[in-house]
Amino acid sequence: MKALTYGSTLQFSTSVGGEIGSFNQNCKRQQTQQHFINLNPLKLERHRTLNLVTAHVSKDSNAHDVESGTFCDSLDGKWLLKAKGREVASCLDGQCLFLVGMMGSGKTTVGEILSDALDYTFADSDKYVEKLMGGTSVAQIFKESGEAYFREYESKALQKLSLVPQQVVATGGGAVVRPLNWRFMRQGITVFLDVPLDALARRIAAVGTDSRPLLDYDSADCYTKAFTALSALSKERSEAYANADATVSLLNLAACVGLKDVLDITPTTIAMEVLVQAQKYLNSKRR
Ligand SMILES: Nc1ncnc2c1ncn2[C@@H]1O[C@H](COP(=O)(O)OP(=O)(O)O)[C@@H](O)[C@H]1O
Ligand SMILES: O=C(O)C1=C[C@@H](OP(=O)(O)O)[C@@H](O)[C@H](O)C1
Repeated sequence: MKALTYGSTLQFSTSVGGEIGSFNQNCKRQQTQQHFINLNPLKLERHRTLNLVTAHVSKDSNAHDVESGTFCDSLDGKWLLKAKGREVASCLDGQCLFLVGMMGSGKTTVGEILSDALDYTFADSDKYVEKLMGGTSVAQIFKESGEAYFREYESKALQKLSLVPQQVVATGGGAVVRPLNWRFMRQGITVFLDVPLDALARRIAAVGTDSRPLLDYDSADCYTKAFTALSALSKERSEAYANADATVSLLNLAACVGLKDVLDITPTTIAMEVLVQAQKYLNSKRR
């Protein structure tokens, strides 16, 4: 049997029903290559005791799943995310959580999971713009009216969305460049999903560029074109992304869970890290 020792770095501390449990993930692989998930028995609501002492991982097949963070997608992992969500929601006190980051960084995918964990509603600012425009797609707005026109509507959307409490908002990748948008996003807290360009280009090449007009190419080599365009945009925007209250670096997270490829990190693991970083920020503000 293999076991994974969790000791520090990713700290999922949960406070449920007045009891404190902690889930500590030690990213340092043991020399012995022994893996062991060691979770304190957690007292749950309704006096149910969840004994998360060990997750049995078979020697060959499942060890990779645990290391890759698939653990977070297990039943226990989902429970921990929900518990962490409740804890962070109480610190947020109704404030919205705005996800910022480049196209394809996972704002929508991770945002939906976060809204469930926090018991918040989910809003996608691109979808809101499309609604304001009577159902015209973002790609169509760019084509017919140009980027500047889209940016006006994006600001209107963020303004409206910032007025509604308890929302996770996936912003468009370019929302950070307008100082006005920060005024709206500062009504809540902002988390930057920092994903390496190569990974973004691979994701976008996999799904195509139809819905992303700034990257829309006919070329067969979608990866190279996307990578080039994303590099230029990222240079222009890196300072603006750095304004976010908290950052989730997928490179750091991959190193932490022992993965070579950031694309192997599951959205649930990323969502957990968003909550951890958001809570760190909220705690630092309190001091
Ligand atoms: N952690 C992840 N693992 C696997 N696929 C992902 C992950 N995050 C996002 N994706 C995929 O990448 C693409 C872009 O993600 P999306 O959430 O739409 O990004 P954004 O909203 O930032 O543009 C989608 O096809 C999505 O399914
Ligand atoms: O980076 C950008 O400038 C854009 C990102 C898109 O949103 P996603 O980040 O959700 O793809 C969308 O708002 C529009 O195509 C412009």
